[in-house]
Amino acid sequence: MSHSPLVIAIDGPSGSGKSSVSRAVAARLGLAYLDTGATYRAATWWCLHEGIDLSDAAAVVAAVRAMPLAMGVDPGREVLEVGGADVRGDIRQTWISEAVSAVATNLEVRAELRRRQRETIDAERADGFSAGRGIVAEGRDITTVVAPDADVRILLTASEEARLARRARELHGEDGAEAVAATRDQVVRRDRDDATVSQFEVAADGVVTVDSSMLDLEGTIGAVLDVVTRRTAGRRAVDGDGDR
Ligand SMILES: Nc1ncnc2c1ncn2[C@@H]1O[C@H](COP(=O)(O)OP(=O)(O)O)[C@@H](O)[C@H]1O
Ligand SMILES: Nc1ccn([C@H]2C[C@H](O)[C@@H](COP(=O)(O)OP(=O)(O)O)O2)c(=O)n1
Repeated sequence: MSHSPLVIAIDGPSGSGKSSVSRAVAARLGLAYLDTGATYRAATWWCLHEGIDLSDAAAVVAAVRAMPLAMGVDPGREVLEVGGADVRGDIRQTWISEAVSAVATNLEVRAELRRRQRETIDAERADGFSAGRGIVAEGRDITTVVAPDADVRILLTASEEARLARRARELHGEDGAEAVAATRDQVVRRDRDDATVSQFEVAADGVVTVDSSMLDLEGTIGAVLDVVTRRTAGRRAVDGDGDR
C-alpha cells in the first residue's frame, strides 16, 4: 500500500518558533516549506505599495485577489516576490508587523490566501505521475482550517515571557526590559487581534502540543521530529518499513 507524501501542519503564536523550527524540520526531512504568515505579510506590503487604505475592507480584498505573488517552497532558499519586487526584507520590518493583523483579520482576504495556500500544499502532496515532496506548512490556522487532514498536526507554544524575549533578541539584539517593552505590541497585541479569527492558543482535537518555553532551538526541532516519528510510525509499518 502506498501513501501520498507527508504533510506536516504547525500552528502557534508569535515567537513560538514556528518559522525557524518548521524550516529546519522541512530541510532535515527533505520536504517543501510553506510560511503562510509570509503570504499575509506580502498581502499587507502589496496593499500599502498600491496606496490602499487598510481600513477600506473592500479595496483590500480587491487588491489581494489581484496580488501577483511568487513564492518558493525550498526551505534552503527563500523566494518571495510581489509584482517582481523581492519583498523578503520589507515584510519583516516593523511597519508591516504593525499593520498585518488589519489585513489578516479580513475574512475575504483569508479565503483568498487560504485558497492559494491549499494550492501550494496540494501540489506538494500530489502523488502518482506528479509526485510531490511533501510539505511542512506553518501559521495560525493550518492544523484547524487550511490542512486539518495533515498527517501530523502540531501546536507549537511557549510562554509569553519566552516569546517576548526571543523577539526582543531578534529585533534589538538583547532582551532587557526596554527591548521587551518595545516588542510587546508586535507579539501580545498582534496575537490578541489575530486570535479573533484563528484558534491557535489551545490545541484542537488530534493536535499535539509542543511547549518550547524551556527548550532551545535545537531541542525544539528535536521535539517536533519526535512527534513526526511517533505519528508516522503506523503509516511506515503499513508501508512495510516500520522497523528498518
Ligand atoms: N526554542 C527556541 N529557543 C530559543 N530561541 C528560539 C527558539 N525557537 C525560535 N527561536 C528564535 O526566536 C525567534 C523567533 O522565532 P520564529 O521562528 O520567527 O517564531 P515564529 O515564526 O513563531 O514567530 C527567532 O530569532 C528564532 O531563532
Ligand atoms: N495562517 C496564518 C498565518 C499568519 N497569519 C497572520 C497573523 C500574523 O499577525 C501575520 C504574520 O504571521 P507570521 O507567522 O509571519 O508572524 P510571526 O512569525 O508571529 O511574527 O499573519 C494568519 O492570520 N494566519
